[in-house]
Amino acid sequence: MTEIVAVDIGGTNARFTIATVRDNGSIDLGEVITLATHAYASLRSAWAAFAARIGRPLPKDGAISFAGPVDGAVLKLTNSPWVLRPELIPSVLGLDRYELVNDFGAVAYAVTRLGPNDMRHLCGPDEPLGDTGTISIVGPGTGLGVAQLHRDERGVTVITTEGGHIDFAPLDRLEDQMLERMRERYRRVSIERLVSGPGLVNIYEALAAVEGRTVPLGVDDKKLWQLALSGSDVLASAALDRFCLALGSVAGDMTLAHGAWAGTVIAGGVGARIADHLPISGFAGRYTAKGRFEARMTKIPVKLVTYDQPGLLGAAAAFAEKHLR
Ligand SMILES: Nc1ncnc2c1ncn2[C@@H]1O[C@H](COP(=O)(O)OP(=O)(O)OP(=O)(O)O)[C@@H](O)[C@H]1O
Repeated sequence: MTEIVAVDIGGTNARFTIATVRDNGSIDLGEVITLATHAYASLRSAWAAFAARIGRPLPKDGAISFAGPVDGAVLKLTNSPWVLRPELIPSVLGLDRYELVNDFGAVAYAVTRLGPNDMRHLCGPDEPLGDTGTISIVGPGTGLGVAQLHRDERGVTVITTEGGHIDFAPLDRLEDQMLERMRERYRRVSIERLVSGPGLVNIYEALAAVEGRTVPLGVDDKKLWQLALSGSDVLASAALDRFCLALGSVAGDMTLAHGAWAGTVIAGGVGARIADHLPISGFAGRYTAKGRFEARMTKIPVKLVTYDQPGLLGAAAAFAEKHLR
């Protein structure tokens, strides 16, 4: 049995726990303690605050999920003054071994550990994800995360990508019109301009413009999500329907590009929020509408992550994969 300090560092919160990797390889997470990043000067002081809450010496193994690229000498957290220098992590945090992964990469690692109760079936055959081969993970949150998970006899490989920045491809007349409107604001309209938390606002404003309606510009995205999910505003509901269509299209595109015949997984904070809406939306129709590949697309299981701490579980899974295999 190995204990690991696992932390999931986002722009707003850092979530800490002690993860236990059992001898059979399974991972349990302990109590999750959430600290506001802005309340601490650095990861080191948040780490110390977590240690004080735990009340015993922390394990010497660490798994860190970080909301930003993890391939430089100095890592800067978006929307926070925290800076990480991977070289100094062992001495500063008192660790013998550690693993550092990008936050969406952690979600991909988490997929290797999630059971049927941690995911909801969306479309395709109602069977588990393939345990070998390639899986696409697509997660709308503050942006649009895209990762590729590959498993074979050599183990697990996770490739994080910048798939959220590919071009938005309209598929019907209304999307043509939405693209035209969005192009007035953005030189190039990437798929993340629609399929992300803030993307709902862009869709809403574009639909309003198409209908010739005046809506206040720059409406708060969280409020708009509430309106859309409650169904209390016609245009916000229409924007949510369009969001689900665009998510279906891009999830299918990523699956084709990755050759992800073992499955497609929808994750991200927004994914979880639309868990009840996605199955009754046009998502599945758009996911499979890939011309000559339509029949093949219907054979791929598509799931939605409902597990609440994929970042922590995934960080611990990445550590286990690297150090405990
Ligand atoms: N009630 C809500 N609270 C916060 N965000 C919401 C809410 N409803 C919808 N959203 C949308 O979800 C987006 C945040 O997504 P998510 O929860 O995945 O965050 P994230 O990308 O994981 O970032 P972080 O964990 O660093 O906060 C926001 O940009 C917002 O548009």
